[in-house]
Amino acid sequence: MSHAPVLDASAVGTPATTALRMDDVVLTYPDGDGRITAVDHVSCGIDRGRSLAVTGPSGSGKSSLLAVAATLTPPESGHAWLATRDGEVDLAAVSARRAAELRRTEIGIVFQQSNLVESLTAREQLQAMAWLGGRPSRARRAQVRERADELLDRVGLGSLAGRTVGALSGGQRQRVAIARALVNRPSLLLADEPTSALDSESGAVVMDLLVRTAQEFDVALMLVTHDDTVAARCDARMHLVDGAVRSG
Ligand SMILES: Nc1ncnc2c1ncn2[C@@H]1O[C@H](COP(=O)(O)OP(=O)(O)OP(=O)(O)O)[C@@H](O)[C@H]1O
Repeated sequence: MSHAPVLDASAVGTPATTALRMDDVVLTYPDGDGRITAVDHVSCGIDRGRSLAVTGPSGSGKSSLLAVAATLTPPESGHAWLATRDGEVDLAAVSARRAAELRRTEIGIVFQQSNLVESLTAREQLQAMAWLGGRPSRARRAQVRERADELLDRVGLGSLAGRTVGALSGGQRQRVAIARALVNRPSLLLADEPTSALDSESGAVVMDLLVRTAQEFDVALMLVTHDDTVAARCDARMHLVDGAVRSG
């Protein structure tokens, strides 16, 4: 089976284009009287427009690493640098409030389940995400609607923008979730097993879309997956075992 190259920390991109850079990240959780190491001295980087697959067996630390990148959990030691509109930010040192702001403005996240609001239309899901920072002006609302329709068009759902989520298939929902993740023009797109709830055909469509979208929108993609075929579609691959990087 062909594999994308295992990521070599020395192969990280230049500072000008690197969206996310992790240096020696460690994350542990309480475990009885001791602690369990979920992420064990991991270093990696992803350039804008490129994709990194994070693979490994169950419990190897993939979701924990993604949680650090998503600003949901600060690393216990090490650093995770995110390139933002205001320069590089160390995710190990941001406040909870700044982390929430980064998740809204700089990071798009696609989960296993699409986590959409059933009663909203596809377009409204995107508009709601764009309005999270406060109700925008009338001119801004028009721009948001245009951006929402453009994105839905790009993910192949242009004709379904006005349909409620309850009437969309699983694959269509994940495509809405990808469009929603991009609406605020993030530099980093994170996806945790985004095709695990889909049949193989819909999953392949969603995967192609994710990798292609990262290139077209110049967004760095970190993708957690169990699936070797999915990982092989990414530009690089990092395999975790017991929280540490191992050759694939
Ligand atoms: N909130 C938590 N509290 C304590 N231990 C946790 C917590 N979350 C994860 N762990 C442990 O950390 C380790 C890494 O878990 P993680 O969910 O990151 O692995 P994973 O590779 O994403 O697994 P899977 O493929 O099954 O989703 C596991 O041993 C897990 O049991």
